[in-house]
Amino acid sequence: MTILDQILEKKKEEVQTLKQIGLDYSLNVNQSSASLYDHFMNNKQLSVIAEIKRASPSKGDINVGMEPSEQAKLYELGGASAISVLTDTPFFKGTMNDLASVRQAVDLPVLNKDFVIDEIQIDRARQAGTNVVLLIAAAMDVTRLNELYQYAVSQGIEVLLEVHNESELEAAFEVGAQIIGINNRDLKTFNVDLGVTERLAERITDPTTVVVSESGIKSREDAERVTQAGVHGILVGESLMMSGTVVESLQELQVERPSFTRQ
Ligand SMILES: O=P(O)(O)OC[C@@H](O)[C@@H](O)c1c[nH]c2ccccc12
Repeated sequence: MTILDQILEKKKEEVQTLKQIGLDYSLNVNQSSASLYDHFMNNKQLSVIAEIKRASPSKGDINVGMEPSEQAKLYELGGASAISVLTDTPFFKGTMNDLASVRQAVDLPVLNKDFVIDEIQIDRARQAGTNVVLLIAAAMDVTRLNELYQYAVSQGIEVLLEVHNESELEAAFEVGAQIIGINNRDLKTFNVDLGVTERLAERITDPTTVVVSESGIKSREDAERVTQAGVHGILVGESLMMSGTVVESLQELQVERPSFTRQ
């Protein structure tokens, strides 16, 4: 069993429990109305989604004790365009409370980073103040992907649709994803290769699609490399969580984009 399979197995149990508990997630919350899509499309610089990531299955503990609201304020100060919060507990040591406290601390769009396989997770995320959810093409077939995508949009939530290879990218096209994340990390092997962004970004020719390069970006050189591939933004976790100078590290990543729109 790959690590992704193990995570998804656990996620099914979590969803069962959520349904059994039967909380009402229909209440409206104070959400930021900022659109990630609009901001990324119009930003002259590379947009950075800075991630709150306490631990991961590939790295173990990264920064378990940090205070998410404090980290989020540093991210905002450093010019982050959005904040991603990992809320999976068994494998990443995050919680939905982490997301709620980030929501309270900053005005930026908040992305819920989790393994979404059911509508109830979108309802719960929305109530905690999420603006954007992650949907992972590798986690389900295209029919289910489309259902969850449409459901999120119907709830006023934007979707970052994550792909790692050509067939997953085809699925993203089929769904009509407006924001595509190219994960440089293979969730089955943990292998990281920025070449994945170069290979797949080339195939995204629609100038109205926002493209984000995810994982393994640690330096200004890395940011420049994926910017050359034509992406609008990057998603960075580990290197910011481990940095002693978060604001400066974040500023370094915001390189100029070669042209304002993707060619
Ligand atoms: O810590 P990194 O290498 O900067 O990566 C951040 C982010 O891309 C990564 O956490 C991630 C990308 N896709 C995911 C899916 C699930 C969990 C985590 C992820």
